[in-house]
Amino acid sequence: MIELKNVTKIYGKKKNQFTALKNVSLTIPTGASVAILGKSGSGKSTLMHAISGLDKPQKGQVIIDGQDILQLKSKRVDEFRAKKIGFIFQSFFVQGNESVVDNVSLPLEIARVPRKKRAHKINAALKAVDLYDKRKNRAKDLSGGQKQRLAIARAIVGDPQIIFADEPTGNLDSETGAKVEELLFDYNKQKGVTLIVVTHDADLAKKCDHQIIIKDGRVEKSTVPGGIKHGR
Ligand SMILES: Nc1ncnc2c1ncn2[C@@H]1O[C@H](COP(=O)(O)OP(=O)(O)OP(=O)(O)O)[C@@H](O)[C@H]1O
Repeated sequence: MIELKNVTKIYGKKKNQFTALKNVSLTIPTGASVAILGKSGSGKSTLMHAISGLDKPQKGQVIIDGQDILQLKSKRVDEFRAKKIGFIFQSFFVQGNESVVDNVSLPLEIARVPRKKRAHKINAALKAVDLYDKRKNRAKDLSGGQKQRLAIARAIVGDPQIIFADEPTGNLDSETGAKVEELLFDYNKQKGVTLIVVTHDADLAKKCDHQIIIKDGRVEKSTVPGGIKHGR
């Protein structure tokens, strides 16, 4: 389970301060698929960064499997992220000049998986997204949909417990988008991996078990039973 308790994130200093998350408390059940919705600037990315330990809120708790990750030293947070979380972020995108295999290998190197164990995991991830035939290609020579599938392979290669996907179908045509969605939901259901999707796409959001709507740095609505606990 992922639990946020009274999380407040402030950007900037003094006069330029901006509170992007205001006392946010929410719950995400293990193995659920959850859509995070909200207008541009509402705080969705800030929330994802807080949950994944990419950024440190000034206040509150981010409890994952019973551990408050805000209490961990930054090296431990990096390890935790490398082992437990897979990212499909536009900004985290592939190294174009490197091969498909090398791109998928990267998270395993960060998680210090021994070289001998990597090949098997990489091949399995590439087969899962149907990119095994392209494994020697340079990443930049793939089509848009193939790049997105490569991003999924990279996100799942380390057997994460949680997958974050930021607009995973944003730049894809509807047919390719549908395939990418299917891959993500299959993985969520088959492996019991928690899937957290940030999206503006109402249809994609509806396919998730739960929806959490963020407005002006607060949780406006959550369909997780008992999912909003109003902090004082
Ligand atoms: N490094 C920063 N310094 C100052 N303000 C920031 C910083 N990062 C984000 N913000 C502000 O925090 C608010 C929330 O930003 P965030 O990126 O979380 O929104 P979002 O909901 O993900 O938006 P979008 O859908 O456009 O990606 C915005 O008003 C933004 O301007």
